[in-house]
Amino acid sequence: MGKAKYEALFETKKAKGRILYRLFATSLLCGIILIWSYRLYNIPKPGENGRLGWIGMFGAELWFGFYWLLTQSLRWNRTHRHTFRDRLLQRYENELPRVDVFVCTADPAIEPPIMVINTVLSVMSYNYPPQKLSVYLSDDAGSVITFYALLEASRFSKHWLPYCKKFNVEPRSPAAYFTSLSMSDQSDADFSEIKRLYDDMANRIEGVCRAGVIPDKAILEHTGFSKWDSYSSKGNHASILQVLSDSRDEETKDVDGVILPTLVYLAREKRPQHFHNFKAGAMNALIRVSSEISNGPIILNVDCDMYSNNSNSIQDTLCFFMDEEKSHEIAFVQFPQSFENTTKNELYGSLRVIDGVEFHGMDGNGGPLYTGTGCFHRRDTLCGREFSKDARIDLKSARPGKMEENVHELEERLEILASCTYEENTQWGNEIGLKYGCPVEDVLTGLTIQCKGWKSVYYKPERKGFLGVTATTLDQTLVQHKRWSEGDLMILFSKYSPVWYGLGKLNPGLLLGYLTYCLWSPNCVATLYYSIVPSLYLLKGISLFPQVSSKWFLPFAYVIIAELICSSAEFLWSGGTILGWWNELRMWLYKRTSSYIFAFLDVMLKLFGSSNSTFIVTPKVSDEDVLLRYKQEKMEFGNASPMLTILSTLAMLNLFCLVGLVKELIITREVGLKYAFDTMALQILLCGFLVLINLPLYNGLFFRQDKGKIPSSTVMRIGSSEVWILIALLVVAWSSRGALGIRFVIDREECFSHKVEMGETVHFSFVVIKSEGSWHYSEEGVDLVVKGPSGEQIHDFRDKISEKTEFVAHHEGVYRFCFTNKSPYHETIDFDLHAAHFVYHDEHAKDEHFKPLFEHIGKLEEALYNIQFEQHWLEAQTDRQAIVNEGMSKRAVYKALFESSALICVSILQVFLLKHLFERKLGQSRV
Ligand SMILES: O=c1ccn([C@@H]2O[C@H](COP(=O)(O)OP(=O)(O)O[C@H]3O[C@H](CO)[C@@H](O)[C@H](O)[C@H]3O)[C@@H](O)[C@H]2O)c(=O)[nH]1
Ligand SMILES: [Mn+2]
Repeated sequence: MGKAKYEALFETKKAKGRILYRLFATSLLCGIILIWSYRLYNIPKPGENGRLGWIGMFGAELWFGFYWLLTQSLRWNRTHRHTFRDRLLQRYENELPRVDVFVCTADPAIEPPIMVINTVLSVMSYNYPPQKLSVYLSDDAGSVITFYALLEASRFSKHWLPYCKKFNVEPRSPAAYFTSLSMSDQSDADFSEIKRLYDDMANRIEGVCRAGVIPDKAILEHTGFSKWDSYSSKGNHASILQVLSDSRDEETKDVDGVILPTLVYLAREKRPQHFHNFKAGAMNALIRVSSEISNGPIILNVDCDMYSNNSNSIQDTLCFFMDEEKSHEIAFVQFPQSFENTTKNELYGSLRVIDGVEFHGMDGNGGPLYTGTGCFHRRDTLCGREFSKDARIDLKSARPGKMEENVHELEERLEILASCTYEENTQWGNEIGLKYGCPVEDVLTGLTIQCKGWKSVYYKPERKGFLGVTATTLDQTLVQHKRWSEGDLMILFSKYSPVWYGLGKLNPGLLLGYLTYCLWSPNCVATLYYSIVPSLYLLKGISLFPQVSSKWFLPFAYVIIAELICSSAEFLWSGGTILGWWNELRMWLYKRTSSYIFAFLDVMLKLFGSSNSTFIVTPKVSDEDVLLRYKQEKMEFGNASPMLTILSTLAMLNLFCLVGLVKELIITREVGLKYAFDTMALQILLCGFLVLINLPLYNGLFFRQDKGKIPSSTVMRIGSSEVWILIALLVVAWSSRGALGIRFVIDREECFSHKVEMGETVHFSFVVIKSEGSWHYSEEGVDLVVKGPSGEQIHDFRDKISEKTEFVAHHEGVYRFCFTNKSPYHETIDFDLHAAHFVYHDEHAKDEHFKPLFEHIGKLEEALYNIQFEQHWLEAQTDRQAIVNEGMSKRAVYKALFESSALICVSILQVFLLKHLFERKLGQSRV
């Protein structure tokens, strides 16, 4: 064998179509550069409309372009791996290394023990010599019920493992196996027997979970339960170590007389005064304890919900670790994170593109991240070993021999390794083991391993290696992504930042790849900007994109269409559906405008020394009705949360803007339809896209009645106070184009007509801004006569420089406003008129609860219009003052300034008063 032609244990192939992709990416880059140039060369001059907005757009597009460039590092160099198991077995069948499997669990309430032991059983039954396999369960809750379940599992394994071997079962998680079968598969006697054993066990475990106590009979059968005598709570208990079966023992055999793998339960010590470092702390305790029991040179780490779906994964992995020529540089082999409970169109997004595209790209540059589960490590590299050319894996590392001590003595001795104080004054969590201080301990640990010169491997076999449980509500997904994006950004600012620590140590492409993930959360700024500002400018009628007829339109159109096609192709290519891609887009937006904002802010706060990150464990169970809605792909908004408030507010803002635009286009016909599309097509599309993608959210806000809708407290929060005032104020203030009033020059006489409905309140005002020839200044005013539809006189003002008043129209019809100028000069007059009757119809809301809300919003809108009217009048006055004061004393200028600030104060005060008024009223009307 040795002298014969060397046959590699694995091969690495470059992905197909790379040249084509690179050409495409280059063309996209040209488009992006053109967009940047367009922005740069067309910045509005100071004083021109939309200058600030434009500069912001430029900033956002610079960011998006830069970020897009980073993501190219994940696509440029994709590779795929393939293993040759038969060669491995041929050469090494009798020299296979020991493998230790670490399973982590943290909370029996949201990670049910029955799920945990299914994972444990699946990894115990790998297609691998059992005397070389050890399984360790770390229980961060120290739950006696989880221990009980594990005990049951160790008994069941005596039947399950031979059954798996005999029938070559796949997958080897019993629960998953049973549900994967159809009725016709379930006939033979062996099957009925194993199924009965499993069901009995499951019933016992579920019974104990429900009751919350262990039956006396079980306690009598196993001395291990006595270790819970001193247990006081999840966060306060001594180390509990139990070796349930030890493959060194001749007695631990299955029903066919074959040795069973080693099975160990560990609950490390927890004390309130000692920080436990979440999963990283648990893993490090396992590394130490296992080193004294089995000391396998290979460690597989899985989360408790990730069962093994492929019994050959260990053999596959060993192909990477045992190849004679290429293995010496490989530190870990990462499998993709796939999920068992996904629905067809993945409402809450997926890791599809990361798994199907990006990690292959990382692999081409030196290897993927360590993502915490489904990952095989070399024990020595996980413990901090530096890279050296001859660092081949030591397959013959000695297994700690069976000492003279009995199992109780062994447990007692090793429990010290899992105590709170063991790590004090050591390099654990720093130079040794998984790194502490980061919510994504996995990514950080993988990064530092790669910085030491090691490579990693991404292996995505045909049959998935592991299947886990993904979040089933919007809230859970957002919380999880907050943790991930926060952790990734923390890495960027940490001592181990890919930028300053990784520079020179990592392959540049890999460094950029890490940056892509580290910079997830800062994306929130540009995305927020893009989902607010263009919509607001749309209402204001200011275009922020090139006209359709302009040549600059082309790069925009190209980049948008090409990106959409590319992202959908990648998604479909990775096995998704078109609707799934649309859902992914929505989640892309939601993550960036909620999880990432909070993550970003938290990291910023942390940089300045406050705030602490926690690890919120993702629940793996849900109520029946939640599960049903999940399967129907109905968005589950769940509990009220600040993230949900932000998402709803943004959705409402865009709806407001779109409705405002439609109103203007169709009802008031102020701007022509064609003109609007010519000048603002992209802005309209963007706003329309945002509304379209938010449809499930509007549905949850207004129409849905089930428990998964947006909770009424969030609706109220959005409806009642700050947020609405903010939206309304923004929208009204923005949509005003100062065009409410008219400025005209009057020679002798000038009349205006306005059609008014009965009962409407007509506000009007005028200011004589200036007389012809600025050197001339007269105190002479103008006359204004207001007449009703039948000629009756309503107001008669004589010699006024300015006036502001209102009346209620008692008749429907045309009202006339006639100005007369008696002075010999032309005068410029600012005239403002505004008639309104605010009624809020039921059509706005089907729900009775919303009626009062909309009435208040109506009143608020009216009030805001009045403020605006007032503002206009004051502005006109200020203009007049400014002109009057030209060349006169500066005092008057100050007065104008003073007036302006007074105006602002008055506006704020009004808003404040209104808000309080409504809050009280809403308080009364709330049901
Ligand atoms: O104090 C803790 C907290 C969590 N866990 C375990 O860590 C795993 C991951 O927790 P989960 O809530 O499922 O987080 P996910 O976001 O799904 O996990 C991904 O992201 C984590 C980092 O944020 C990694 O640790 C995980 O391995 C990776 O699968 C679970 O098995 C938990 O039981 C502990 O053991 N102790
Ligand atoms: Mn998980």
